[in-house]
Amino acid sequence: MNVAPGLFISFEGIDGAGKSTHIAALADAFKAQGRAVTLSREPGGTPLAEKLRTLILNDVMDPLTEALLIFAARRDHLTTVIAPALARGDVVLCDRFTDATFAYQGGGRGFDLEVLSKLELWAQAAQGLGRDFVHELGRKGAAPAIVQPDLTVWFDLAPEEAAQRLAGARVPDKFEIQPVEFFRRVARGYADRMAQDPARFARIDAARARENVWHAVYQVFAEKGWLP
Ligand SMILES: Nc1ncnc2c1ncn2[C@@H]1O[C@H](COP(=O)(O)OP(=O)(O)O)[C@@H](O)[C@H]1O
Ligand SMILES: Cc1cn([C@H]2C[C@H](O)[C@@H](COP(=O)(O)OP(=O)(O)O)O2)c(=O)[nH]c1=O
Repeated sequence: MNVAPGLFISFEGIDGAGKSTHIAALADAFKAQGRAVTLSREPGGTPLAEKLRTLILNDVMDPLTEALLIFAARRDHLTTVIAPALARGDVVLCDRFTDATFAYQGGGRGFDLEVLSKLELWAQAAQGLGRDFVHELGRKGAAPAIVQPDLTVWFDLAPEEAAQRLAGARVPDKFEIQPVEFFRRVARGYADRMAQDPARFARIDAARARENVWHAVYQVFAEKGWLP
């Protein structure tokens, strides 16, 4: 049995909020503590899910098709990467997870939240993820029916500021070309998700200089006793 239980941490926020900047630094901080780290992202994280990512980020499709592909990618990611990593006791740092679906497809696109909740129950069912994994989940308390991150770090930034940061930084995908109003709805989607499960979330004010944001992020992990 592993000494420390696996940790599943997701990072969320509108495009350009500054997530990617801090995920690699957190990985280094955990490795410095002797923890094995699995870095991943959604949509993606497996060969199949990365193929689906290319479709999701580039092809025009109806909202249900988009949601189904996102959850299909998520199930593959969960079964082949996340659950085995957590069963080994790894720290899994994932650039986006299901809150992004509620924020972008639910908030941004206005897709039916009840349908998303049903897909979440199916795609994230702990059943079928293996005995080692269910045992590992059980070490943290009663094993839940569905897999959710232990912590979700939400980088909260005004859409206008995120757009300014992204201007010229990279070639925009299907979501990044959306107008500011879309990202206002995405941000409201994140706020609604946090309101439903506040204990899982840490909201970071991302409108500050990079080193101040890093300090705030690190503080969250230190307060949980996960980093010194
Ligand atoms: N605190 C900050 N202040 C100003 N610019 C930032 C800050 N954090 C990140 N950036 C820059 O903003 C852009 C988007 O950051 P990135 O980490 O890629 O965001 P995300 O992964 O959330 O889309 C990058 O060009 C990055 O260098
Ligand atoms: C995980 C997920 C991402 N997305 C969108 C948000 C982002 O615009 C895009 C890819 O996210 P991301 O990897 O953060 O983009 P980048 O590599 O450009 O930093 O996919 C959804 O719409 N729904 C989802 O469930």
